[in-house]
Amino acid sequence: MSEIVCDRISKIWNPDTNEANLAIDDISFSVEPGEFLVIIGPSGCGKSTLLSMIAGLDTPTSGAIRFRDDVITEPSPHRSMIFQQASLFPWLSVIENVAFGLSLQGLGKRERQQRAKEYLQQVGLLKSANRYPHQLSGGMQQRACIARALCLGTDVLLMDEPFAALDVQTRHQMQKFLLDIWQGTGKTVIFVTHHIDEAVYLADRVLILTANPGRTLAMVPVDMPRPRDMMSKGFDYHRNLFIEHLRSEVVKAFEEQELAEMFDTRIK
Ligand SMILES: Nc1ncnc2c1ncn2[C@@H]1O[C@H](COP(=O)(O)OP(=O)(O)OP(=O)(O)O)[C@@H](O)[C@H]1O
Repeated sequence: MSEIVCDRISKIWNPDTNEANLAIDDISFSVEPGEFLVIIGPSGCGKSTLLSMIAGLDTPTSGAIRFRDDVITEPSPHRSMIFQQASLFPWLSVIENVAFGLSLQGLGKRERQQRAKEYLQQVGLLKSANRYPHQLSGGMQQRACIARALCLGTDVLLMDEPFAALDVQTRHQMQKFLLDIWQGTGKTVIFVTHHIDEAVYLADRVLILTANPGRTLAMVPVDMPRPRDMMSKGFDYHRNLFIEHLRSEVVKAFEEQELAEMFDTRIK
């Protein structure tokens, strides 16, 4: 059984208004348990919209998204979102942040602390357990968010440009760290990025979306052994393939906008 199935989903923001905006147009794909799917596409093509619908934070206007055969209608600890800016409570320590969701699951304090410590150990933050978020680097904050998601027993990590705000060195460390966590836990990951190299480095498959509205342009398997680096056989091939796809989309979107503006000016 697939972990996630998107079945002919479309999303119109602000329907029935003159602000109506078709963000996602008739997209279908599935993600297998333990798969690492990366989504790329031009700015504004609907990547975050798609991810937030898989999280259950928004609903499609038509079509359905299923998690293990159940239609997604609301958020669930099974699917955790991780954003570009780490979303930790600033007034709670790292361990309290990681353990926070467990109190909602009815676990006692001792068990919460124990569980949180296990996951802090896994992400290399045990020594920082009693620090506050502002005392951590950006990479450490993202690791705390990942620990919090894993601690809740999440099955699907939904990551929306999680490393975009990090410097190049930290970003690379975090990519390696994420692959270790992914390989060690067998979680399913859906990861949005603008960085082509990051997509080639991380993905089992890459879903490429068209410019607004987002449609499936291509679903490309990255059949390269791991661990990968930029010298790996096939790295340049995939990078060039993705760049070519994106370049033609960006040019098309730009030309369409110019045409629309020309048309607008003529009828004014
Ligand atoms: N909450 C919202 N209400 C109304 N429109 C929205 C909302 N969120 C996104 N949109 C619109 O949906 C379209 C897709 O936006 P989205 O943020 O999903 O794209 P994206 O591919 O993630 O962009 P980027 O790569 O720049 O982050 C855009 O036209 C955006 O203005």
